[in-house]
Amino acid sequence: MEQPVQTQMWKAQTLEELVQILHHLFAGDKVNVAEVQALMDSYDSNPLEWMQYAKFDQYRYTRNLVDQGNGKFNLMILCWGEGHGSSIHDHTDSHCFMKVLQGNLKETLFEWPNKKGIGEMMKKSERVLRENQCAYINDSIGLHRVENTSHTECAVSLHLYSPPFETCSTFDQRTGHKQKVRMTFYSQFGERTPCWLFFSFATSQRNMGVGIEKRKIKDAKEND
Ligand SMILES: N[C@@H](CS(=O)O)C(=O)O
Ligand SMILES: [Fe+2]
Repeated sequence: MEQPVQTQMWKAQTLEELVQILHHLFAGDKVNVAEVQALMDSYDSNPLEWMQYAKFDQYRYTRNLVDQGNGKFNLMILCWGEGHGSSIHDHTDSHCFMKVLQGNLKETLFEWPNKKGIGEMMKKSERVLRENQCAYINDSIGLHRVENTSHTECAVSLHLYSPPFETCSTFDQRTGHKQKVRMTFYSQFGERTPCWLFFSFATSQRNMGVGIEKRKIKDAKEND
């Protein structure tokens, strides 16, 4: 008979402690989604602990690697300037936890497009995630787009993906057309990704996080 899943309540006092407990929770083969979400929720954002990773770009949101989780997960800090947003995208069959560290982020959920990928994509719901809130999504829940709709405040979020992935699909809101994109890091462990590596990624394929994909919301609405 299957054992009921034990969910322990953790409290992470610092970002370092959060990383340590995450290593413990991801040591085995199974992921207890509720437990990880509660742990990420429990961390009270302290900018002094994460600002070394928070590197912004003028034009698009950035992805900054914090920890590689022994190959089990990637933990990263995303920096969203005013009006920055992501395209509608999937999460490559991984778990995705997303905690707001600063500011507010609007998350819009979409249905998967129909098989032929034609026609306007169906919006399922939208919500605003506020500081310290932690959300969860995976491909069976649907697709999403994340936006910092503020014109005056930037936003910062902490994302955990398990297993880690390097490519995902983005979707055109108007047609449902799907495109595979590579995801890269603007910085790793607090250091800017070397320019030559960064540009070779950015020019080789369409790119999420440090590339072409991020547009101001105004452009996204016009072009999607
Ligand atoms: N999943 C996106 C960020 S978000 O828009 O959820 C990424 O990893 O770049
Ligand atoms: Fe996402």
